[in-house]
Amino acid sequence: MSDAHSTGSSPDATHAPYDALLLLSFGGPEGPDDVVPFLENVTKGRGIPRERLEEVGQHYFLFGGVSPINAQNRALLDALRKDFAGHGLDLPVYWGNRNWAPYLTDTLREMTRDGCRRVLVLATSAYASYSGCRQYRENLAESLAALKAEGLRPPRVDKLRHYFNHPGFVGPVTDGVLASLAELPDGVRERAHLVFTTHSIPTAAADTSGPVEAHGDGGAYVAEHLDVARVIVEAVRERTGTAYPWELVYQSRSGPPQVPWLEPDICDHLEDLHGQGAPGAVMVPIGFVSDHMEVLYDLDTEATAKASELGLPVARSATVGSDPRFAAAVRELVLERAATERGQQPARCALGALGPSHDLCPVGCCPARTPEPAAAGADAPNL
Ligand SMILES: CC1=C(CCC(=O)O)c2cc3nc(cc4[nH]c(cc5[nH]c(cc1n2)c(C)c5CCC(=O)O)c(CCC(=O)O)c4C)C(CCC(=O)O)=C3C
Ligand SMILES: [Fe+2]
Repeated sequence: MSDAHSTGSSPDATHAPYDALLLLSFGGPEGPDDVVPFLENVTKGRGIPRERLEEVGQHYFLFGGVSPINAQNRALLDALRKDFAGHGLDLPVYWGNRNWAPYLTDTLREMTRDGCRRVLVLATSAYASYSGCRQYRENLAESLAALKAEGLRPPRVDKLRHYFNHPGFVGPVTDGVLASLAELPDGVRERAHLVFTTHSIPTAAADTSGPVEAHGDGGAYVAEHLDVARVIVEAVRERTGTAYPWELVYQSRSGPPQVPWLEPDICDHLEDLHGQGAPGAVMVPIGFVSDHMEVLYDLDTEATAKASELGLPVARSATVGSDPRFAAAVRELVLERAATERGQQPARCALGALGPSHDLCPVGCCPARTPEPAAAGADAPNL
């Protein structure tokens, strides 16, 4: 499948009309002095209680003030460049973040100066939702506006479709689950639960995620996570012969307690599993592309401590990170979108029941509490 697109036309033609790929991520602090300014960037105007910020700051200080997310993105950049070069795809890859250097506006300025006119964006979030999709589109719109105010003519930006159900995302996660099952002791493994986990978001944000008419309660955000969890459970069953019991749970809740967020929380869920007599669990962080603070602290530190207090054996499975299969998936998604923009109808690879997600978020998709301009959607000003 991975070579299906690269035969025929010359590499230059295959990525037209795009002249660059932009890896767009969250960003994270790289030392103790970065932590407070980073958290100020993240929470600007978002109404997160002071105590929650102090608590989250402590998570970073526990790891020397360094989030692993930037190193993970550097490794992903390397993997993408290696994969592109190995397949004759001559497309430069840039990197910019929402909340820390290299900042998105600076990267887009550099891209403008390098002559980029049409850019495809890979966000390090695989699902629909305000936080995982539209907020990145708002960041793009804001940066493009800032560059225009500087008198520059920035490129047009498009965003790759949600890739949670692409085989290049699902494959590495499935292998991670198999490796974690192997780590559990004999006698535990056979009846362990697969606990899929993702970032909790306000239920109001979940319910309005994606095209609203297409999904019920929980919106596209919950539907997409459930769909990919089913695909992974089935792939694990094919490989092990066991249909493991599984659940989708949530982590890393913030915001004021009176606002409802998606539940159950993973720590409460581990307690319930233990109460029901489950012998152990694999925590599968399907909501995250790489190991960052939500994985290192909320799962590997907090939830793992909770499990050991309960005497419940747990293992945490790997995120996709810079797996070469994910890099190959990004190449396929780039070629697919480029072909679509050239008016062709390329194959759109996806597993599960939902099928490939939309290329363009429809008007009103994943609305914000206060509407802001967003690039790269059907309502984008540059279309
Ligand atoms: C859906 C989702 C993803 C997954 C999609 C994606 O990856 O984009 C994600 C990723 C991340 N979230 C991250 C960090 C933080 N998120 C916060 C706050 C929030 N996240 C939210 C949602 C999500 N977040 C929400 C609804 C809030 C409430 C405030 C608001 O509506 O904005 C806060 C403030 C403190 C707190 O409240 O916890 C921090 C510090 C980091 C970096 C980690 C590192 O440094 O290694 C990453 C990758
Ligand atoms: Fe969206």
